[in-house]
Amino acid sequence: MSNTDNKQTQSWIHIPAESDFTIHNFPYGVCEKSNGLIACCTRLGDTVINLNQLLKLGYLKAVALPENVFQGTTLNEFISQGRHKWKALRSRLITIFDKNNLELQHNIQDRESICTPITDVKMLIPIKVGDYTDFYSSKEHATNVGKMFRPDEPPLKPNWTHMPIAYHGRSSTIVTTKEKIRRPLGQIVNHESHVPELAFTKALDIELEMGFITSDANLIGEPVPVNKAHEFIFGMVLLNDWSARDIQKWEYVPLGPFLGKNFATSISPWIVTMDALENFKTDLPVKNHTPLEYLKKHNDFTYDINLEVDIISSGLSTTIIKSNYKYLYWSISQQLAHHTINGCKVNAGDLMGSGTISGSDQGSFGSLLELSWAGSKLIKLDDGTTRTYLEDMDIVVMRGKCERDGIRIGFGELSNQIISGTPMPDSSSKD
Ligand SMILES: O=C(O)/C=C/C(=O)CC(=O)CC(=O)O
Ligand SMILES: [Ca+2]
Ligand SMILES: [Mg+2]
Repeated sequence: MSNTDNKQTQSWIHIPAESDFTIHNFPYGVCEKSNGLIACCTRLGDTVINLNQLLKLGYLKAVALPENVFQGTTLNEFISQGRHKWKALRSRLITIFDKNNLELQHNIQDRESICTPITDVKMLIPIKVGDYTDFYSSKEHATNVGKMFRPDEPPLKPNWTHMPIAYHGRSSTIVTTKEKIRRPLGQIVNHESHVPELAFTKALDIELEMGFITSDANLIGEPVPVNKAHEFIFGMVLLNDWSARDIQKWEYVPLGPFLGKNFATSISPWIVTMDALENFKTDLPVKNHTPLEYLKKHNDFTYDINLEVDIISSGLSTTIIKSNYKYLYWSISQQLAHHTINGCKVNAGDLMGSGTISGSDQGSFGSLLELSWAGSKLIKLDDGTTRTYLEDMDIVVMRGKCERDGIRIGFGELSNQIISGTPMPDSSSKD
């Protein structure tokens, strides 16, 4: 057995060889069982572990959590407990599920009430998102979009290298894996008449992103210092910021994205903690110039997370993007410090999107807008068809994985299918 195998199989729970959910991971989620019961949970291999049940049966005494912390249908209450408790629970989970630990391993009755196969549950959205902000932190993406949307101007605006730019998104339309994405209606400028009309988007796009989830970080009026920001970040998810490019292009001037983006945003159901990601820290790209003092973090870092996007069409899957989280210019600490520098309050369960993650080569561009260069190039799929933008029935699958020194963790899948739009509203209806 190789060193790698050893590191991946330290639990008494069976972990399949290629699983994202190794003993180094312990992500958090919320699942629904076939009997309708909803539970906060973690996962090892293909086994879902009910955290409320673990707590109730006395396995988490050493963590000293409030008894109702996992009784709700979201993880917000646990996230509010703060970093100290997150670390304590993680280390307790690693102990309970270690192959040399017999406490739960030998208690068949408790095991049955705590462990459920992943195939017997449906994953739900793991947090109640209070506020959702989406950054714009890939220099390559911002440059590409600038070239296409504003061809007569310098592609990167002068503010971009001085601060992490963002827009405020909409939390009401955040969905998770397996939920369908309906093609939105909106105002779109007709190519021939050059006047706007109400139509279904013909330029339905994805944005490959990751998101981080915060705890209660500050009070109104109190900035979070860049060197402390990391303490308030609970974990990360895969994020797809669905975008209707024809609606966006017409509406975004001068206030930024609105209805072209707030019809749906997907996040993966498992939140991978910052503690699990600790093994995969890496350097940030070199900055164009030194940022202002409030954005200067001592020994700042990012994470090496390999990302992939597939389109499944007629049952055949084609990988269209291979990218990496480490390409982003601004770190999560800089994003949170900038977000709060004016005293803006951040709460437990807030979601911060990274912005579309594009690298420098074509295969790493994080949107179809870039891959098809605004619809001028065809993207070939393995079923023999081509795309510029998404078609109804297409399934988009995002994955994220980290691997280093024989340690591996991953985010699982974020998979959503496109369905046709609802019929147009009937303007002749009187009531
Ligand atoms: O450059 C623009 O006008 C807009 C770019 C975006 O699509 C905004 C956005 O969602 C930010 C991002 O994902 O990087
Ligand atoms: Ca976005
Ligand atoms: Mg969105």
